[in-house]
Amino acid sequence: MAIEFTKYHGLGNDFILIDNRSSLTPVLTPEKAVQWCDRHFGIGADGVIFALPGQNGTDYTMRIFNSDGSEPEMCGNGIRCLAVFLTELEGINRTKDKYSIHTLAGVIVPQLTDDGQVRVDMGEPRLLAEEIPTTLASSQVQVINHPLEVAGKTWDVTCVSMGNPHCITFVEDVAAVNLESIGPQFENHPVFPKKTNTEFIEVVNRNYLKMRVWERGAGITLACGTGACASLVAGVLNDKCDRTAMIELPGGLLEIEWSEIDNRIYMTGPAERVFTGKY
Ligand SMILES: N[C@@H](CCC[C@H](N)C(=O)O)C(=O)O
Repeated sequence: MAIEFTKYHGLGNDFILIDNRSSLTPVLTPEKAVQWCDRHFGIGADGVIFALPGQNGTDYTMRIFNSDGSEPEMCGNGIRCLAVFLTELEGINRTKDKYSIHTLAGVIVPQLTDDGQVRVDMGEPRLLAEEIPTTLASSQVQVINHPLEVAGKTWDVTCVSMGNPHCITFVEDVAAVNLESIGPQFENHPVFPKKTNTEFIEVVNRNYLKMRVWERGAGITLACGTGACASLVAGVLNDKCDRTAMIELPGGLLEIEWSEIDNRIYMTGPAERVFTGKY
């Protein structure tokens, strides 16, 4: 049976979106998602996102499979794409431009803005070692600027969970990082029992960071929304940046704010439809 899909991207982090509003079970298995994401033998994407019915009073549920078939808790660029997808699905009967979305990381709230971007309330960052999770420190302790041996080198890392795990390290020159070789060694390091996403950050100034990412389950991507949020938090915790900053990714710019008022992270960025099809 052919399944309809729409391809979206958020700063080049690209996803296949599926209208799954009639059931809480995704219409694709993780194995099928791997085939669909294959850039040579499939449609090609960093992941597949399902728009499912809401749960516990939310408007919708988001589930996502990474391109390797694993299921992450959250996806920042993906939830912006989902918000635009839902708006297009609801069409002229649309009554909302703000959605409450049930995810494995809790309830996330994206809102379409007047200039065509999406602003997302990403919730509060989680900082305790057991919340990441990592064994780098004892469970109730934060991991800030902590040494970690990877690929024969000691990196100073800060760990932040945005519902999904992130390991952030600050470098002099982000372009010089050999992501392809170092990324998988962070991802699969035994101190991260659920593996990790890894962000390499160059500080340009207190309101502008450059980032490259190796994503758990997807490898090198052009952008990572949760990673940009986690990196801003790591920058604040290490006194390298202010609580609002632009994050430059290979695919473009995200604005991230860590609110002093409610401790929540707000991410603003674009989401673009690329094409629709049946597969
Ligand atoms: N690209 C995403 C993150 C997707 C999930 C990630 N690969 C994981 O396994 O945690 C984003 O924009 O946040």
